[in-house]
Amino acid sequence: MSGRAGLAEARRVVVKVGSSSLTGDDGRLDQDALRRLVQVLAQRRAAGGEVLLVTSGAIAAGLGPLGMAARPRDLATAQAAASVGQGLLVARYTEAFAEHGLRVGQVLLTAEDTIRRGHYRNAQRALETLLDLGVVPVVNENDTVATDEIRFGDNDRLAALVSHLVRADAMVLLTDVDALYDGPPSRPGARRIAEVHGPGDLEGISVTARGSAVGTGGMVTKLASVAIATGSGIPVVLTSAAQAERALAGDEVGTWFRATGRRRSRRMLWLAHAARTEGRLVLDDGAVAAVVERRTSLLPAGVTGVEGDFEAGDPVELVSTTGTVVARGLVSYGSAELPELLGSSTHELRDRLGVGYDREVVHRDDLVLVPTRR
Ligand SMILES: Nc1ncnc2c1ncn2[C@@H]1O[C@H](COP(=O)(O)OP(=O)(O)O)[C@@H](O)[C@H]1O
Ligand SMILES: N[C@@H](CCC(=O)OP(=O)(O)O)C(=O)O
Repeated sequence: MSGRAGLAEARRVVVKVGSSSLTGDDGRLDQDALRRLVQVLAQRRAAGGEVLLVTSGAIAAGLGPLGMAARPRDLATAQAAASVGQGLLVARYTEAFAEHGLRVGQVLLTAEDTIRRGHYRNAQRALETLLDLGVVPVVNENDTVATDEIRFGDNDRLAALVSHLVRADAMVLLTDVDALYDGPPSRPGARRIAEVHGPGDLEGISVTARGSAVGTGGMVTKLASVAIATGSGIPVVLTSAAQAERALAGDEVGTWFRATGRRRSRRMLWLAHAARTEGRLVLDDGAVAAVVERRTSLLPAGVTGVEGDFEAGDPVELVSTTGTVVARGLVSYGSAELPELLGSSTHELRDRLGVGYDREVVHRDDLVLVPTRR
């Protein structure tokens, strides 16, 4: 899709709505807000478009029935609230979509379900089948089984992974602010950013991870989500739920993020955004330059330190001596055998340890760069 006007005709759109857009001042689910959103999505369906909804709000929906005044801070109680609230949330969507003659199908996913081999095909098939049957998939993170390590906690990045999984033509992120601003919108003089052409346009923009009282991750997780989607060829509109209709029509509302990359392989996407890496390799400055600027493989000579406990094939972070993460990669050696290889050239290693020890620590095909925001 070249420009935002194309959104009006986009065949398949993933719409993500945050807790902040679905709750009232008391932090509880706002049924009218939910129905207004459903009306917009139903219109889209009536016009022939496919819609997948990624919705937060399970925790918020669980607060009332459990007599809780605010979002719980500890994971177990938040999971319990989500468990109680998810059923209610989907019941509300079922009712609201039924008013427009539409059915919904609940899909609970962890991030890993969308990218890990053996999992993602199931998720893909289930979502495609729902769409074929004319059902609106209503997706949320599977809060009760998502453990701390693999859990996103916000739905922003999950929405981007779902967009990739179903090859969406565009993603719409709906929140409680009408756009990305050049600083926190509460700051006087903060200006709306209408369009972002690539990561360079985000330099100097100040975003906070503090969300609203009910949301998680603030603008930080939204920009991470935008990076996943745009970097794999999917443009994004970020705006408020109140502007959903205009956003879907391709009007000049919110912030339009152009697609910057082409569709990536699932493996590379997993590597770039895997919720968990098993360790870290510390690179000297020469190795950072080789990997980042010349896009070469990482050789043992450029590694100065090994942290963590990992096996050959595991995802690890590549960090500079100052601790900045510059890339992620699948490592070819386990953490037990790496230390004795460090600092040596591949020739020396072959002479000393034999053929097979002259390979890269991380092959360039198994590397993804992590953009560093300066
Ligand atoms: N530069 C920025 N531009 C816009 N909003 C920002 C920015 N920095 C932080 N925010 C905050 O991000 C919040 C949205 O995040 P969050 O509460 O997690 O939403 P949701 O529940 O929709 O996922 C907004 O309320 C806003 O205050
Ligand atoms: N899965 C959780 C999402 C938590 C959350 O706050 O997400 P978001 O509002 O998108 O930042 C829920 O449904 O409550």
